[in-house]
Amino acid sequence: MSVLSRVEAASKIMVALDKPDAAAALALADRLQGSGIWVKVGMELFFAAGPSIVRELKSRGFRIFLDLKMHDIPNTVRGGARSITRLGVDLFNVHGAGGLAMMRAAAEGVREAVEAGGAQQAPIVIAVTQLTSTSQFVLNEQIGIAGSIEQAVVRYAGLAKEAGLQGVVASPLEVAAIKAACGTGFITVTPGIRPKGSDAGDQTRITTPSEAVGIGTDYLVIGRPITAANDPATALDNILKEMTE
Ligand SMILES: O=C(O)c1cc(=O)[nH]c(=O)n1[C@@H]1O[C@H](COP(=O)(O)O)[C@@H](O)[C@H]1O
Repeated sequence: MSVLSRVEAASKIMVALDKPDAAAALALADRLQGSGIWVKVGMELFFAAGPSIVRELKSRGFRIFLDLKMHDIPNTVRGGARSITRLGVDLFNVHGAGGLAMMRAAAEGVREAVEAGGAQQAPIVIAVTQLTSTSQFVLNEQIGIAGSIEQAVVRYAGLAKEAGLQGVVASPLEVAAIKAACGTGFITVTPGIRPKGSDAGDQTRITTPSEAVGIGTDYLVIGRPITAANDPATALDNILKEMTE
């Protein structure tokens, strides 16, 4: 495997701006600006700051993953996808657990918004498989799905592909199986990234940044190891160094 350049490594990182308001998120983003990373806007920030946070981050040059994990009946998700597409994000997710019709509706919503002329670009749409906080025990004994985590993830990935979505969210530990089942071009976006020595917190299926790169994931979603650090820019820098070694 060829060694990544710093620019290539940065373009694979999506920093989760899990902050309570726009001011806190923008202060953090400003410390990371110019590095070439993506940012992820999730529920905490979007529910507090609303669509304007997307425009603020876009105007600062960031590519944006809007993580609202839509999971509803197909008609509702189609409408949600239309609205998200008009916001101008680069990538968003829906929940794979909504099934084939729901995921197809998300893809249709994107097409409808683009065809109606209300959007500059079609965002990439991906499906959440099994959350990276979910363990084998939780899958089998609480949720009640039999089989391995990997089997459950690959099943969602296959459905997402069939629905016309471009990729999935999963842990780096399942990337090889996803690529084997859905092709190398099928995008893997992987949270559950923990540099050596950092706290796993609520994540159960984790790897280090360099392990994730070695496995061949496309994007590394990283929150607290950067955002909760005393110096987020240095924390990002250390991760980039690890990824390019
Ligand atoms: O869709 C996601 O982004 C997501 C899916 C998943 O399975 N696990 C997961 O952690 N995430 C998100 O990825 C980020 C991980 O953050 P940290 O655990 O702080 O690195 C959070 O914003 C989560 O909402």
